[in-house]
Amino acid sequence: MTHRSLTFVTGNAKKLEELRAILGVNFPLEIINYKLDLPELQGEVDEVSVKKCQEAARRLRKPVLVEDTSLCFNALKGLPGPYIKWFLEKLQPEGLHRLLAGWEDKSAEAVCTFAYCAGNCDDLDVVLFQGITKGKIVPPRGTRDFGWDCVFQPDGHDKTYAELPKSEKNKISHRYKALEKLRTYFTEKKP
Ligand SMILES: O=c1nc[nH]c2c1ncn2[C@H]1C[C@H](O)[C@@H](COP(=O)(O)OP(=O)(O)OP(=O)(O)O)O1
Ligand SMILES: [Mg+2]
Repeated sequence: MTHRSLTFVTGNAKKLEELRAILGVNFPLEIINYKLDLPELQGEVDEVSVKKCQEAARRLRKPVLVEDTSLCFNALKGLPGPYIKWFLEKLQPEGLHRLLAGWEDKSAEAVCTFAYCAGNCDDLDVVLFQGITKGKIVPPRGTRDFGWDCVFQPDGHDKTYAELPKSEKNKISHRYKALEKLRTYFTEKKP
């Protein structure tokens, strides 16, 4: 039996940790990590993911998986969206909450988009798997070990992602929802 593998290209160790925890041991493909912070072109969420994936496939020339995470503020018509990394770096979590000071609407969507490319020669077709978790932006609470987790409070919970145990976040998160779609695709797909 051949064991197919899939290379997850990301510069973010926390994403890899969650992917491994969520997919668990029963996922049919072996996940290999390739640590690389790929360039990200501007555009809408899907576009950013597709281009990031094609760039990974061009560089590695084998089946690749990438992931792009957006945090979309409804009051700001979806911004910062795919640019959240730069907003977070400059403003810190406190500043993300302060961005919404002028708006009553604090609602937001965490969007995770996995992009897969089989990486065969010139065929750079990309398949997307997206998961969305709705919530609101609150003043920071909880651990600071992963991005904007401390300012995102998912709907139906009184804790931020950062206050929830990892195992709880991984049952409701944007990343979990996207990975369930990915799991279905690779589990049902014919060899
Ligand atoms: O579940 C999450 N909870 C909190 N923060 C998160 C989460 N997932 C991504 N993040 C942060 C990382 C980065 O500041 C931005 C997304 O940017 P994004 O380009 O997708 O991530 P990245 O550059 O760190 O890794 P990669 O090499 O896969 O592009 O949001
Ligand atoms: Mg990135």
